Amino acid sequence: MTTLGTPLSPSATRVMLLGSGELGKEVLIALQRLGVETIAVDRYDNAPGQQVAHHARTITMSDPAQLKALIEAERPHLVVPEIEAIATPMLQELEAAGVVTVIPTARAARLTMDREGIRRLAAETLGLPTSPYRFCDSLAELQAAIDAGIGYPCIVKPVMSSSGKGQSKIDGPADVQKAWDYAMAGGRVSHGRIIVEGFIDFDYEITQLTVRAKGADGVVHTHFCDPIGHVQVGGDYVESWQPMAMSAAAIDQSRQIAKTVTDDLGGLGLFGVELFVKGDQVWFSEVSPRPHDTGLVTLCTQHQSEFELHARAILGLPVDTRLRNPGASAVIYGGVDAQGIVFDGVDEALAVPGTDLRLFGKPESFTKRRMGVALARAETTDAARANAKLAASKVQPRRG
Ligand SMILES: Nc1ncnc2c1ncn2[C@@H]1O[C@H](COP(=O)(O)OP(=O)(O)OP(=O)(O)O)[C@@H](O)[C@H]1O
Ligand SMILES: NCC(=O)N[C@@H]1O[C@H](COP(=O)([O-])[O-])[C@@H](O)[C@H]1O
Ligand SMILES: [Mg+2]
Repeated sequence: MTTLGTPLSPSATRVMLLGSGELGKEVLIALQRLGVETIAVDRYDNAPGQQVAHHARTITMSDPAQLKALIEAERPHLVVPEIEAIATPMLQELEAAGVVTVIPTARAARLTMDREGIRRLAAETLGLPTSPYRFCDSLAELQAAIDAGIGYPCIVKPVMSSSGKGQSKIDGPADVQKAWDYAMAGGRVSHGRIIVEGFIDFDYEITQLTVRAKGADGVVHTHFCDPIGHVQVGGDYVESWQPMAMSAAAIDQSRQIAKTVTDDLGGLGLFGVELFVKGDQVWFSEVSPRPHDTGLVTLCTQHQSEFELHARAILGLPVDTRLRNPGASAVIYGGVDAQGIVFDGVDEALAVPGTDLRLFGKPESFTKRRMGVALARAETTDAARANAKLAASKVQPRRG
């Protein structure tokens, strides 16, 4: 039986989010609705989730000493990683010492913190189909890996990065140096290691949201959401829709891969399993042991969004992953480098039928920083995609 307390009282159920961006903000709202006491942690003040949580803390989450001190001071019941760049070995230590429960597990947070842990687990231990890959620590190693079989075209990514930061495609020998330099500049934590992957010429790519949640029987069951199709530009998602039309064989294969990897990672919560599809063939790309950016679309398509599903699952509550209606999301970038920006055209955006908006409230805008998202529900995903893009285009960020 799950018992929830009263926030800001000795009975409170206390949950700490490590990372409080746009995804964490929605998880925090879902937790608040269940009367959970929330602590939002990020690397800078006034992060989106810090604006809705009971408590806000700003630390360097990749610093083990700072992380340990904060967790020991706050003593949350659950610690919920929301980004990759966290001192996860410290989370493992604290979990092993019985100080906290990490969602889904400290091991899962550590394995998915960098591309090497999760790729080696998926491809080498679990035998899942992936792109060919090599890890390299220098430009010379990168060139050697390409020459020894990865070939052209290929993709280079820092082992520690997300949302496409530091990622680029190499089409021929002339691009190798540029890709190496770009990766060195783009990693989240300074680190000289990269992965080079053979380019998969997929028909489309999906996110298979997968939830590990307790049923009424107290046993953990795996639930699947309808597949989410998406478009990425420069390794960052710009558009997503649900459901993605797929062959029965491709759906089956996707769910088998998702089940295999999430069974191994274990724990409770929602996972975003990223897959490439060509015909009936499916490749595993990576997995987030937490809500996924492309899953923002579920705010307008499912009875319970991916954020509500995560909140429920981690608290040991039952979930319902059913789709309610087709829908789409389209990203709104900052377009300018400035603090305290304003958004024109919100009224025009919301006049597009069936639309909704999330403006994340990030205190500082960068040209390519995701500042908001437009959501649209419609009869078909094609109609929803058109309306989401239209609504997003009406929102015009500018200097305040
Ligand atoms: N081997 C590959 N072949 C073809 N396309 C690829 C390959 N690897 C990555 N991509 C493209 O780049 C996108 C981003 O890659 P990936 O998910 O590894 O980066 P990321 O920085 O972890 O992104 P995020 O944090 O947003 O999930 C993929 O969704 C896909 O569109
Ligand atoms: N693909 C991962 C992803 O979308 N993560 C989301 O972006 C935030 C960081 O945004 P920022 O870089 O603008 O601070 C993270 O906190 C998370 O919500
Ligand atoms: Mg990805």
